[in-house]
Amino acid sequence: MACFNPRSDEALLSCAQMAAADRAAMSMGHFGEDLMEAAGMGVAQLALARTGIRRVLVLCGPGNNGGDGWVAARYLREAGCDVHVVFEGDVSALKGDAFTMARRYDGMTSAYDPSLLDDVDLVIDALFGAGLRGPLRGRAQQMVMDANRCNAFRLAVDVPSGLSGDTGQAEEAVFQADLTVTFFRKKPGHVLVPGRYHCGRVVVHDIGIPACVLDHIAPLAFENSPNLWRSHWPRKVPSNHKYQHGSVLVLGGRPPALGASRMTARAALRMGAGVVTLASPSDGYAIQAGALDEVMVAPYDNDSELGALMADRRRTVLAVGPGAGVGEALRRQVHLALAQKKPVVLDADALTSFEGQADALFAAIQSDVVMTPHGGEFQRVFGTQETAPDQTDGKLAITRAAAYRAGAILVHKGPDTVIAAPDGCAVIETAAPPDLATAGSGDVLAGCVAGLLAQGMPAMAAACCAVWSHGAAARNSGRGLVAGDLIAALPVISKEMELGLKSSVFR
Ligand SMILES: NC(=O)C1=CN([C@@H]2O[C@H](COP(=O)(O)OP(=O)(O)OC[C@H]3O[C@@H](n4cnc5c(N)ncnc54)[C@H](O)[C@@H]3O)[C@@H](O)[C@H]2O)[C@@H](O)CC1
Ligand SMILES: [K+]
Repeated sequence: MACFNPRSDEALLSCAQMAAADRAAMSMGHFGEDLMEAAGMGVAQLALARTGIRRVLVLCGPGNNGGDGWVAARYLREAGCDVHVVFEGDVSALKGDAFTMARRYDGMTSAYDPSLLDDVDLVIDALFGAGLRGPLRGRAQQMVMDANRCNAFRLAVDVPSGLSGDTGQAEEAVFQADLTVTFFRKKPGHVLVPGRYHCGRVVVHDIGIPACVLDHIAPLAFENSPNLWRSHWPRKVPSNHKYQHGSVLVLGGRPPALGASRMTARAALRMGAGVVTLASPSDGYAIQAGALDEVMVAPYDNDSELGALMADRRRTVLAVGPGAGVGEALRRQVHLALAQKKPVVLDADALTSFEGQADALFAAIQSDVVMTPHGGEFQRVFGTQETAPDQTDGKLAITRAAAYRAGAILVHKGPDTVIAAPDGCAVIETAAPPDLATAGSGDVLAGCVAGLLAQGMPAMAAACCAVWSHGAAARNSGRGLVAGDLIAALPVISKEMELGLKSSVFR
């Protein structure tokens, strides 16, 4: 599947891509000065949308981020605010549009003094944005740390100073924004952790760059939303029989984790698969069969019998890992599953079992495979090799590198789940609540992916849809949520999404 629509609102642009969008807009006749004017005006408008903003301190840096700050300062002053700009250095040394904008501002300006923060209602951070390299030092660091301690509302222009727009990684001192106003499209740093926690609310302000510039930039990162994969949502044809709605085989777990595979199986059914079978070792059959109604349970005694269950042509998707027990036996069973050349979901123990021997796993992949590791499992599979991705590149880059290396879709779970395909296409989930960090939650997610694959959804779309549905199911509940609640909520989420698709709620 090609990556998602480059023009979509959900596209995330790296700092370099944003600069390319800027250049492309200028080559189409837009003036850089106009873009900066629109950016600074947007910042001022969003600041003025708050009540009680009278005294404003604008911290301006040496580049174009500072340029936006000078524009915002001018508009806020014109709107009647008491504005003071802090600028370290000589204004005449500024370059290009930032110089022009600084000249157009004729209010109070001075170097930094901590007393300037006394009694201000709003602090605007226009120190550094997309052009930041490395940590804040000296005065900039002091300003940010002092601003973080004051009681004023904190607004960051484009990216909070101290934060990488590309990776979401924070330096020691980072402006702690209540509101971040960015332009045209968000950046990965706004949605990845910890960046997201420093941005407060993020508003994307339109500064007049036409969306068509994205056709050439071809963004490969997106914020998860039904808008991305709605066209792949499986429709149920009234005349279909249950096998045409997809059939999943889940490898049954072993004591003491029998329940994990049951949850995977039930989630696959609740996500819409027509038939789900749990392949259970014979010694656990009675327990599994007694605990499941709609899921069929098929016993097996050895790999050959399990292989026959997996090979059954009616079963189109295999899910392996939850509660399955780390070790050589599971490694064999994973190879058995991959040899079927059917779509396979690998989770939990199926991944951990390949710690230190991941290349053997990757070499066996011949079909669509979706791996769903949490951070620890990811580290075990991808972090112990010489080719381990560099953690300082951030979660987006390391997950992409892992997907490329594995030749599989990677669902790297966490508060900022990153879903990446081998071709570099990546999606970041931003709306999953912390209540999802509960026992069995991952088993449910694996089942959701399998259920959607079984209904014919392309693997990347299925992974994104599963992650979104899983998060939406959790948002229906709250503290005390247990994994079974997620399973129960899935049909309602699907219904709401179908209604949303019809009424274009998600457009
Ligand atoms: N489409 C665009 O690209 C637009 C960009 N705009 C603004 O332009 C910004 C990007 O401007 P720039 O590329 O000039 O970058 P910045 O203004 O973010 O920073 C660049 C300046 O900071 C210095 N610097 C970088 N890291 C430093 C550090 N750790 N310590 C001290 N100094 C450091 C650099 O030497 C350079 O002088 C965006 O964040 C946005 O606010 C807007 O004007 C609207 C349009
Ligand atoms: K900033």
